[in-house]
Amino acid sequence: MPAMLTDVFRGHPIHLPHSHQPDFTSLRELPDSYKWTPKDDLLFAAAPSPPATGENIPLIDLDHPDAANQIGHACRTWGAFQIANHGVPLGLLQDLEFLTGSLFGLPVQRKLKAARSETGVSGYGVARIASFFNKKMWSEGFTITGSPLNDFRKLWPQLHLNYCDIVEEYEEQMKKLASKLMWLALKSLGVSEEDVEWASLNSDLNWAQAALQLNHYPVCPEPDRAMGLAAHTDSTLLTILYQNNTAGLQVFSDDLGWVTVPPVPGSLVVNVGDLFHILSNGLFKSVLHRARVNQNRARLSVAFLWGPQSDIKISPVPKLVSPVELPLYRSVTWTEYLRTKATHFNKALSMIRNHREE
Ligand SMILES: C=C1C[C@]23C[C@H]1CC[C@H]2[C@@]12CCC[C@@](C)(C(=O)O1)[C@H]2[C@@H]3C(=O)O
Ligand SMILES: O=C(O)CCC(=O)C(=O)O
Ligand SMILES: [Fe+2]
Repeated sequence: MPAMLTDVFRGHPIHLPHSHQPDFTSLRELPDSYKWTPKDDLLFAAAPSPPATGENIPLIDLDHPDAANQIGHACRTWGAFQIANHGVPLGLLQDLEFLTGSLFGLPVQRKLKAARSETGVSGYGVARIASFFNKKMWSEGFTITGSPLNDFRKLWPQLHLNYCDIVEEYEEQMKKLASKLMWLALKSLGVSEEDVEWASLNSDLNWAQAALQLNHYPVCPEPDRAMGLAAHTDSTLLTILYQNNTAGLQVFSDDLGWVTVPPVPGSLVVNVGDLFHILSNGLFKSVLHRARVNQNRARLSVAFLWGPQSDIKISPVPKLVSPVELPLYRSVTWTEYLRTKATHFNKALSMIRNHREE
């Protein structure tokens, strides 16, 4: 049995100086500890100049005959795209949004009954990356990996089984969708199943594992100075994000700066994570993204963070490596990578990079 995601931070506890959430709804002014400046995050104010060119990540119809090439192109340029006709039932997305709203709507005391422990992955708390920043983020999160049963029972003594069913059904759908997307992207590079045997499409998909990250960004008195979720890349192969009908997600483009991804009802946002960047020998871009907040509407999002089981070594596909050069990265398992990220955050990728011998 390979180590599971549940155990990944066992030897890497985080001590968040302020892990207890304030009651956001009672704050009429933004406390100083929530006021971000470019000093707190180098790219905080990186806005496009001139602003608003209208360029954005593509919306790709998965039923389109050219979907594979469109996905490949989006992975190489933006590292993100939205998808329509993804096959996930609308009713399930609505149930998931209802669950998320209901969870964060619980009294703080109840949510804290399912608080994430310092060495754990699952449960209620601030995002793990919070420990790398001096300022607090205007959000609360709930992470699920493995069965949510124990945590959900604490949150909803009566209704937990219904909510478990929604999570299980959603994860089932996401698992299939994620592997389909990965293969569409790889095929656009001429990579076939013999080249990446561990990810064979014919398997039961049990070579993969995942976490669900539920996020809540309450309305904020001073949104321009606050940060919902600070800029980061995901450690995943792929992440599939559901956002409610409220803007806030931004992706970083070297040319344009921060670009807001508009919510498109019924669609899902997909982004390339660090492991897919490694697997593609740097061809696919692990996109820097963040979440901003606003003054009028609470925002909800659910990220499906998807990667391989912990006994699988990820390394650049040999076909994508030039015969006269080293692969761009050494091989790593997801567990090793998550631990590197837990210590070195945005330096993690460069730490596993192969450097050419002079
Ligand atoms: C499987 C994962 C992936 C994690 C760690 C672990 C569980 C929670 C994920 C997130 C979710 C929020 C952003 C992020 C950056 C964070 O702080 O926690 C993610 C992180 C990663 O992608 O590195
Ligand atoms: O809320 C969002 O739009 C982004 C969430 C995210 O990046 C994450 O959970 O990893
Ligand atoms: Fe993310």
